[in-house]
Amino acid sequence: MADRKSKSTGKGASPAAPKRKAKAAPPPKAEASARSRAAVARQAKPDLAAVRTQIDGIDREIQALIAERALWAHQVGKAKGKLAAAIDYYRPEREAQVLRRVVDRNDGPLSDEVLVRLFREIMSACLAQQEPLKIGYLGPEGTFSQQAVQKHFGHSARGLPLVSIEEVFDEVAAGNADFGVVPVENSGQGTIQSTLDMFLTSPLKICGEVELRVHQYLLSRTGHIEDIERVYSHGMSLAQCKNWLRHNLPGVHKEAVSSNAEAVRRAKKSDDAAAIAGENAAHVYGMQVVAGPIEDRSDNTTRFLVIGRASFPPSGNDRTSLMVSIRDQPGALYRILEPLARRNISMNRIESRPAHGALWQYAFFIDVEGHVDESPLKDALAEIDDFAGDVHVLGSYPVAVP
Ligand SMILES: O=C(O)C(=O)C[C@]1(C(=O)O)C=C[C@@H](O)C=C1
Repeated sequence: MADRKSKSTGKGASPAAPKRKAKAAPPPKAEASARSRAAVARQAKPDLAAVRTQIDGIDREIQALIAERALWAHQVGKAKGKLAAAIDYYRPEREAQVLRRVVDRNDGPLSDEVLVRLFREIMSACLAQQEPLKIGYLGPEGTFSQQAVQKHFGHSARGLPLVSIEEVFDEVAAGNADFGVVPVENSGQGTIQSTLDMFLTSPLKICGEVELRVHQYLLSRTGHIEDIERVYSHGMSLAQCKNWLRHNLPGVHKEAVSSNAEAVRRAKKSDDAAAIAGENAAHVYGMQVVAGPIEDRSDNTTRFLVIGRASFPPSGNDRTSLMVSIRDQPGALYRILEPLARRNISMNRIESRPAHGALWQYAFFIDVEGHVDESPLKDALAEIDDFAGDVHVLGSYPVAVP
């Protein structure tokens, strides 16, 4: 395996290119790659030292390419002109496109999810060359919200743990955080009403969504299930593990607290208490895993929204969240939905919440496919606007990549 450093010729790069100039690598030939994979698979008992030499060579190439990519990403920064801060360089639509291509190219053996995670980390590190993004989330450390931040923005972003969903909105609106990540719904438990209600008055935009597979673990100081007399967790997590708790800890006292991390903090104080939280919290707080995963549904997933102060262009596969307040007249909701249906625009979700300041009036939260700057959604919205009341676009954003 050749060392890429010796391959870099510097020819053909623009004057503004990085010092160690990149020669565009030829796209890997699918056939050759399939042949070499087959050759690897045929080796019944490969020689360990020889295999490690192969891996060392590949690592050298990967490292050189990552460094080269980082230099080019820095060039992108310069191409965008002199900007004030990291947030000005962040491009969620471009990141989504890069990740979708990673998924399209993937033919194993690693899963899409694993490859996307690796590429997100690379982009996160590339962006942090300017300055790390600061992301507010519902803390403390060790919550699923923190995991959602890391999944979406990578580990080079700086997490800012905050005490409530309201505070996440406030800190982003005040400019103390670049973006915020807030939970909005769980596959089994439904909507997190407090998040939706914030949009009734907040000027912030939805800039992205994150889907996080949520695995719950029972954690305690001793690690022995027979010691447990009390279980703490966030109400949502207790609900997600209801059947497991009924079968495995019947008669044990369950108590809902403000977050899973708070539950772990309490459980850490005595041997007869336990907490339900993510496995990550066991490492953060030095607890033993008693059992897990213990969620009742194996597809237990929480969807988070990324909130920010700006809107971004289309990525090619986008979703738009709308907040609509209808006039009090017959068929008003139908007249909002009809222009969407007529244009074959899929509606992913509709939810009503009591509107602020008006008794028995409701705001409808509607998620549809498409971006507000593109037809057919743009045309449908123009038509709805004409008669239905207030249509407020909460944001158009890339559909979550796994
Ligand atoms: O393409 C860009 O606009 C970049 O800034 C580069 C890059 C990347 O590493 O690919 C980095 C950060 C942006 O959020 C999007 C992509």
